[in-house]
Amino acid sequence: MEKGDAELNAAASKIHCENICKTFIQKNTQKVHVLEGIDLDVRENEFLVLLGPGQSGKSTLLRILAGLETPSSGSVLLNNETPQGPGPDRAMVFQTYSLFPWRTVRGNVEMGPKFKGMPKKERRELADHYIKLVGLDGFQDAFPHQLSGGMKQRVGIARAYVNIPEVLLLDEPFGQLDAQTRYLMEQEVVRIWEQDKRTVLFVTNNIDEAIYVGDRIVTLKGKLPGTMDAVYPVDLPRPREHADLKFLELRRRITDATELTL
Ligand SMILES: Nc1ncnc2c1ncn2[C@@H]1O[C@H](COP(=O)(O)OP(=O)(O)OP(=O)(O)O)[C@@H](O)[C@H]1O
Repeated sequence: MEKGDAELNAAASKIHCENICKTFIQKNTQKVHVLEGIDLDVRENEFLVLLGPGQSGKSTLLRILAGLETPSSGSVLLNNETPQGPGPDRAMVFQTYSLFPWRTVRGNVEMGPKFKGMPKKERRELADHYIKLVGLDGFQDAFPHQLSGGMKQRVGIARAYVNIPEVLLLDEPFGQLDAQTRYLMEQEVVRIWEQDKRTVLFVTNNIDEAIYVGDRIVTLKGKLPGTMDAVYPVDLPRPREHADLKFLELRRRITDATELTL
């Protein structure tokens, strides 16, 4: 394994995962062993990519970090403490957008602050700030069915940001987009993060996407149970160029070391 992060330890990490294993029980009897021995440290405001093939447990790991699942064994620390279930300190963005179709863009984005009891004027200002940050100024009153896939995912990102989470968990957020829009959104997610830095965990099965967005890439091995394979620091200036020689070199190294081809 290529470490590259030996200096990291629990105390210095924003997120620290130690020996996480996860087994689901299906149909009351059948055990599905999904994750095995995951050790992971994420630095504050780092953009970390979890890269792996389908069925390597990536989403399950993200859901454990979100507090939506509990590990069967092992531990997760956030700021050196064990988080108790989901919390506003972590926000998730899903591949399937998960917007409320009967609410406008603004209505979707201001849901979180509304639940927290934030007064209307304040939450509207906050929502509009993040709608603008994600490039949707002017679309505040549009409904999800009036938006393209990329625009819907911009709403998803604004909706996550508006709760001012410390950690953003993005689960294959661009998996449903066409290649052109996906490329544009990769640029956008980096631009947004550079303007308002958070600790990001970004799940993908796409090597180019991983290299384009990540500060570091952690590869997971499938098939189940998913295990950690290697860590690749991405030492390339931003904005990155897909045709850059170093980009291509890293791409080749990851392609050679994994079963991923794209
Ligand atoms: N709640 C659950 N109950 C039972 N089994 C589950 C549950 N969640 C996940 N699994 C099992 O874990 C497997 C791996 O799921 P996961 O979505 O974490 O992998 P993944 O690497 O994100 O895959 P993909 O890229 O295909 O989405 C699933 O195929 C399923 O068998």
